[in-house]
Amino acid sequence: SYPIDVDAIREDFPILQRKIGGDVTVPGPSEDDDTPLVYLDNGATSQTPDQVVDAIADYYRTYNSNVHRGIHHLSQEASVAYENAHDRVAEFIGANGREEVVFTKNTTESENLVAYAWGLNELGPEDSVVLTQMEHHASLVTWQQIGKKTGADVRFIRVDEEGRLDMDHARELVDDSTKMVSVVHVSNTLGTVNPVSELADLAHDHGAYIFVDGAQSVPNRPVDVQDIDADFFAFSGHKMCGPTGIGVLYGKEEILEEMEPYLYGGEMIRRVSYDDASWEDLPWKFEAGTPVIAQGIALHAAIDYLDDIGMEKIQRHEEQLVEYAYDELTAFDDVEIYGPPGDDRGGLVAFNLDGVHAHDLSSIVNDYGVAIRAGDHCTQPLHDTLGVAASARASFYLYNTHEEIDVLVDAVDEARQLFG
Ligand SMILES: Cc1ncc(COP(=O)(O)O)c(CN[C@@H](CS)C(=O)O)c1O
Repeated sequence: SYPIDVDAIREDFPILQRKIGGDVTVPGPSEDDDTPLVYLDNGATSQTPDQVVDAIADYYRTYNSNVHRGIHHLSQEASVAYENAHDRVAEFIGANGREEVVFTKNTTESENLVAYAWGLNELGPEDSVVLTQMEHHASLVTWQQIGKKTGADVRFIRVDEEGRLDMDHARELVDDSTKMVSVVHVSNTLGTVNPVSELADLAHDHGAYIFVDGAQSVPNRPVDVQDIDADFFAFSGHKMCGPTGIGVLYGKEEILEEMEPYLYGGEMIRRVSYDDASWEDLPWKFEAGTPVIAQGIALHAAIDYLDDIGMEKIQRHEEQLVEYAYDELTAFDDVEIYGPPGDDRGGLVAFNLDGVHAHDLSSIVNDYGVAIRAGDHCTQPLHDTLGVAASARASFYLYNTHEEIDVLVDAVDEARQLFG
């Protein structure tokens, strides 16, 4: 039995009733779709419940307006809703308030905002930035390129054979030259849940900031940024039942206060002359131009939806599924799963089937209606470290079931027979 009512939840996601297999050049259901969809690619993006779709439609239908500019009625309604969305996000992640919550386009932009608005101004050749070998390109490439521009040394904490961080190596790499530690909370490839509080303490012991990439944690488990003591924390709305086009950068108020803006323009200014300009209060200083209004309102609805079910229960549900998937897939000795054991990881498994390239495997399971990801999952250096060109990945969420994992396992077996 599940800790959540999966059947009732699935009713909120009409897309989960879809059949696939027809003409992909025509979006949406077509009469020659004949295979029930099994959606197991939630690490890439989650599906969107009616409650969130309705919130977007309601906004555009009844109070669409630009924010913080007009004083007319609609603009005030939209502005209040947009500002309340910041308050709701702050409450959800344990931030002090809207001043610590910047809306961006996605996790990637949140990483770039800090790398450019802080990193470019504060880092130099005598400094270091410490990442991990399992970082997503959103942080890895960003800090790598900032290192090239500033001369800062970019270091990578080793991953051990079980896909866990080598904390002895972390303590070796983080030293008094370190100004930033940037670490993924839950790896989108290994499923490893990193000891981010311990890494925050290590960073702070050396006077460094810590940036936690929460793209695969905030959607799937309770997160409290003050418990972690993160200086920066980022995640995306589209992985947590929200729309694409919105990400969140959490930052401690005193740090954001000191930081220069990243993008200039309207909204983010207080006073402009031909010679200079002054900036708006937080978080608006970092939200230049017309912001992600509909997306912010929809993210508010997504958080209400998830909170109503309960993040602890969602985490427990995913833990049940991932342990089952791990056990069922590794029942065969020709399947290798990367990362820690099934009872100690986030809700995803990246794996390979001997003799079958991940792309071929994902294509075959797709014939059975199963949507999984294949490739490097934006962690190419990690795949190089693992010694594999690519992997297949199944990632679970609150609406998935054991029966769907059985369809995946059977489809993998079809591939085994085909290529065996
Ligand atoms: C750990 C981690 N960090 C950052 C990102 C980037 O999120 P964006 O919303 O695309 O900016 C992602 C998104 N990972 C997707 C797309 S590569 C996956 O299939 O795993 C992530 O998993």
